[in-house]
Amino acid sequence: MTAPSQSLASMREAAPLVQCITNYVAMNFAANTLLAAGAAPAMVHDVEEAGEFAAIAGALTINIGTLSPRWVAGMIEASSVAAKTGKPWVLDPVACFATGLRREATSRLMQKSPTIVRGNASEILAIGGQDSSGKGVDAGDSVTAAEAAARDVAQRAGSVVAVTGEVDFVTDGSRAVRISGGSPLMPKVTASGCALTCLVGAYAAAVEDPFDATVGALAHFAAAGAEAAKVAQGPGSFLPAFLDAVAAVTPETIGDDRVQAA
Ligand SMILES: Nc1ncnc2c1ncn2[C@@H]1O[C@H](COP(=O)(O)OP(=O)(O)O)[C@@H](O)[C@H]1O
Ligand SMILES: Cc1ncsc1CCOP(=O)(O)O
Ligand SMILES: [Mg+2]
Repeated sequence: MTAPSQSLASMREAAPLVQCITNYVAMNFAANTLLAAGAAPAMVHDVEEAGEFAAIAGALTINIGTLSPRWVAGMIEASSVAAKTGKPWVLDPVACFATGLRREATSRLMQKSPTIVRGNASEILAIGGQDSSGKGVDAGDSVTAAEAAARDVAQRAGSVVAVTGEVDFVTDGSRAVRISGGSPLMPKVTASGCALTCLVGAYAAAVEDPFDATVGALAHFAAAGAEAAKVAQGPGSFLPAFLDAVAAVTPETIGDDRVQAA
């Protein structure tokens, strides 16, 4: 497998353009995260232009956090173009179990064969058809409880599936790893998962194997979160420290050994 250190070097070298269809809460933080990491974000979601833009972006990310029917149309258009043109695309199924609109959008988007699905444990359990204890956008289940669902979704959809939490889990249905690091302050800052999904897009644009790309992005977040926690006093000071740390991570400090076979 390509080590995170090598994937980080490839991502920085490519400085990929990433089309992010993300939510109102996440837009600013996610764009700043990509800039800090060395990628080029563009938040382009409307149905009138989302498909056209997908044809020029290096990768596409779709997040259903603040949904409306018009946004869903943009998501379907963009993911169709990505699938047709062979561009990697990443789905973040925020609170996909919570309402009919979210369940329907997630089911339609899963039919467009996302290259990668990145969610918290409750979201991945729900996509796997199991009961989950999610509290809106926040996970109520452990990563361990969602590992079997992740393997099942990966096999059925042909996607790489990443379940994040205290220790992350990534599988493509045959390979699987766990990634440690980060900080308990990360879920206390809104949209850290959404920003991570956009970073997964940046790695997927630059690293050929989507499994390795996903592991690289998660290791980058784990390294940055651990560094930021050393200087943060709480969620408020964690946020700017985290952005600085995302920029400061290098192939030497990303920590290839935080990735362990599962
Ligand atoms: N308790 C924790 N300890 C360390 N890192 C965490 C913890 N909870 C979440 N993270 C990290 O925060 C980031 C966002 O993950 P998560 O909170 O699961 O997503 P979401 O915001 O979509 O619910 C990931 O990089 C994950 O590894
Ligand atoms: C609070 C909130 N409400 C709708 S989307 C959103 C952000 C969710 O961010 P994350 O999934 O990274 O916790
Ligand atoms: Mg989320």
